[in-house]
Amino acid sequence: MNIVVLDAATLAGVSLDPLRKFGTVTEYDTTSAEQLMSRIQSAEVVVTNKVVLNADTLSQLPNLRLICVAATGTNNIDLEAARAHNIAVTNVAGYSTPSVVLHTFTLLGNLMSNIHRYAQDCANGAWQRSDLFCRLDYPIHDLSGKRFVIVGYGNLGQAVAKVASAFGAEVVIAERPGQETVRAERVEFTEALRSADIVSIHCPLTDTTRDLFDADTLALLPAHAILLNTARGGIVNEQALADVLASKQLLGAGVDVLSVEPAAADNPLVQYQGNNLLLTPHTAWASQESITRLIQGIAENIDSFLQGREHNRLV
Ligand SMILES: NC(=O)C1=CN([C@@H]2O[C@H](COP(=O)(O)OP(=O)(O)OC[C@H]3O[C@@H](n4cnc5c(N)ncnc54)[C@H](O)[C@@H]3O)[C@@H](O)[C@H]2O)C=CC1
Ligand SMILES: O=C(O)C(=O)CO
Repeated sequence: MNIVVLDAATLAGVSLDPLRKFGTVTEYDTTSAEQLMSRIQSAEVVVTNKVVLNADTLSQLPNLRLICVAATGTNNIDLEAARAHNIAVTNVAGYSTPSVVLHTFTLLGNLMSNIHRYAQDCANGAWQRSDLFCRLDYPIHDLSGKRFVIVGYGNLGQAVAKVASAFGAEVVIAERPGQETVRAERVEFTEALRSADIVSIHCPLTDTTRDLFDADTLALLPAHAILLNTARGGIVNEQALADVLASKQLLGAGVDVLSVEPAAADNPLVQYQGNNLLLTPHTAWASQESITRLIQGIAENIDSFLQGREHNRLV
């Protein structure tokens, strides 16, 4: 089989050997929109982490049998177009759970204890000049006893909820927005947000979740709340978030994902200067262990596809 890997550089040098038993593997570190068609014209399997495969592209690939998304989120693939052209699509569910959970609580812990600001003060000499044994310039908060709202209660939402509970937080699972019937053990979306101390987003980016956290939704959050988005850019409106952070209508935000990646220089969250925002460059997933599991997962997906099994199949 002819297997083409479009953005191998995202796999950070971990060997693609597990894929080689299925055929010839052609690796490209990165692939631009202009380079895409010529590279996948004769591919039977395409492996992509974030290169976009849209309806127009998928309509021109008669040889393509399988798209292996080298990620959990699949918003870069037009799944309907893939279905229409009889192209199977797989993702890898759960490969990055330990890494995303650690990243989520690292963002939160920094924001709640102002670690980034205290560390800066050690580096710039403020502690050395201090009269006290410690410095207490910035407030520090406990996670224990806080209301921790999860939006998107799948693999990652459930894993984050477990750790939040272990910290002594009260976990609240938000019902999907706009749902008239609220399922057992869930709280209506706007009610959950109004009483939140922390909101952590773990749903996919879809037409329904795009701009889910716009100015109106963000206005529901109490001013002492912290918002975490390790899911996808586009779920939180970036200008609206920058505005509530600047006006102190929100205590803080931890953001790992933006609507356009790599970040655009004029992105409102890149431009934002306040220290109540922690922005990371889409690294929540990227532990070495996750990447090893990811490549193994892709190999299992190809194997399952060839055996006619539906493992990790979205289409
Ligand atoms: N920043 C990073 O490095 C990473 C980000 N992700 C993102 O995290 C997302 C979630 O991953 P998993 O938990 O593994 O996926 P999952 O499919 O197990 O869980 C997603 C959950 O969101 C729920 N959901 C869907 N639409 C919703 C809506 N409108 N409102 C509320 N909930 C909704 C689903 O019912 C499901 O329970 C992925 O789609 C991906 O975009 C995943 C891995 C790494
Ligand atoms: O797995 C995912 O969905 C990621 O965003 C990492 O590429």
